[in-house]
Formats: sequence, structure tokens, C-alpha cells
Amino acid sequence: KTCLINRFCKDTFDKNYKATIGVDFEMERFEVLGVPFSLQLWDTAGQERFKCIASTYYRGAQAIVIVFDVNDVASLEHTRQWLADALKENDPANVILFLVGSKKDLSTPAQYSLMEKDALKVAQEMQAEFWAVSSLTGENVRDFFFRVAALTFESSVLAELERGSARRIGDTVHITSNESDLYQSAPRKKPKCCQ
Ligand SMILES: Nc1nc2c(ncn2[C@@H]2O[C@H](COP(=O)(O)OP(=O)(O)OP(=O)(O)O)[C@@H](O)[C@H]2O)c(=O)[nH]1
Repeated sequence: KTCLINRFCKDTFDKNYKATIGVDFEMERFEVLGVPFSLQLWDTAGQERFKCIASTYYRGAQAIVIVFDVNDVASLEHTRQWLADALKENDPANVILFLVGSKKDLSTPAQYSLMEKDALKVAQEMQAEFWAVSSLTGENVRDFFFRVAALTFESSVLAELERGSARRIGDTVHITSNESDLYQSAPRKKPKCCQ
């Protein structure tokens, strides 16, 4: 997870493993349809002993990205448990899910296509979008995060529209302007007979 975020946010790759302790945070700015939009990326720890700290940061996520190693079947199996943990803190109806297979550079095309079948099944079960990436080569990393930004932007706009329409339904609309205001841009001339 850390390598994936570092590839996208800093365009770097470090092959030395440093476990995330608790949680790390990055912010990336986008412009979607000309509108500035920031994505906060919370990189939570995968090691069992730090899980308890990490899980306190799951709440309120707009998108959940579950990452596994495409060369490790057990890590794909484990994604169901990660999803269950993340959904304890979130309403599944309000969250966008991604299943991401990492380290694609380490698998041969034959190995990859075997694994892809299983990953697509799991993704379908989860109702998640599946992406395979390599943080080492950068394959698919930018496209993946742009997709996350596009879908979270869309869900923010929809949520804002819903809040707006709820306000309109409950409100009473007072019309306070007098007739003359309505014609400000083109004042009516008095008919000749009244002058
Ligand atoms: N070849 C290859 N190695 C990778 C790739 N992504 C990560 N690694 C290596 O895998 C190890 C773990 O990567 P991290 O990104 O730190 O894993 P993590 O999920 O953040 O781990 P935790 O912080 O413990 O949750 C590191 O040694 C990385 O160099 C990749 O795309 N290709």
C-alpha cells in the first residue's frame, strides 16, 4: 500500500520494506471537470499487531482500497477479512470499493491470467472494481488513482445535490421582491396616456 501511494504521489519506489505503524497520510490535488478536488489517502498498517490502531481510521471513508499481492493466493483470500473489518466502520451503500492486485511485475503473463480469474470473482462478490498494478514499474498506478478521484468526485457531487434538494423540499420559499425588481433589466415604459 505504501509503495503504491509513493509511486503515485512522489513517483518513487523503495524496495526496502518499512512497515507502516498505525497509519500514514497523503493528500493529492486534482482538477475534475475544471473543479479543484483533493483526495486524502490514508495508508493503514497491514501487520496484525498494528491493525487495532489502523482500524480507527477506517470510519467515514468515501472509498476503500483493498490491496493484495497478485503472486500470493493467501493474500487474495485475506481481502475478504479486510473488507469485513473496513465495513464495520462504514455504510456499504455509501462507499466505493476497489480491489487492487499489486506487484504485477513479478508475475508471468500465464501466472497473472490464472490469478486474474480468481481476483475478478472476489471483486464481483465484493462489488468492487478490480485493478492490477505495479508500483515498481508504475503500470496502471496513475490510471487507478485517477479512477478513484473521478468516482469519489462524482459521489461528492451527488451527495451535495441530495443535500441541496432536501433543503429545497423542506423550505418555504418567500417571494419578497416587488414587481419593479422583476423588470430591473428592462424597465417598462409607462404608456403614453399616463404621462
Ligand atoms: N516487485 C515489486 N515489489 C513491490 C511492489 N510493491 C511493493 N513491493 C515491495 O513489497 C514490500 C512491501 O511493500 P509496502 O508497500 O511497504 O507494503 P504495505 O502494504 O504498505 O505494508 P504494511 O505497511 O506493512 O501494511 C516492499 O519491500 C516493497 O519494495 C511492486 O509493485 N513490485
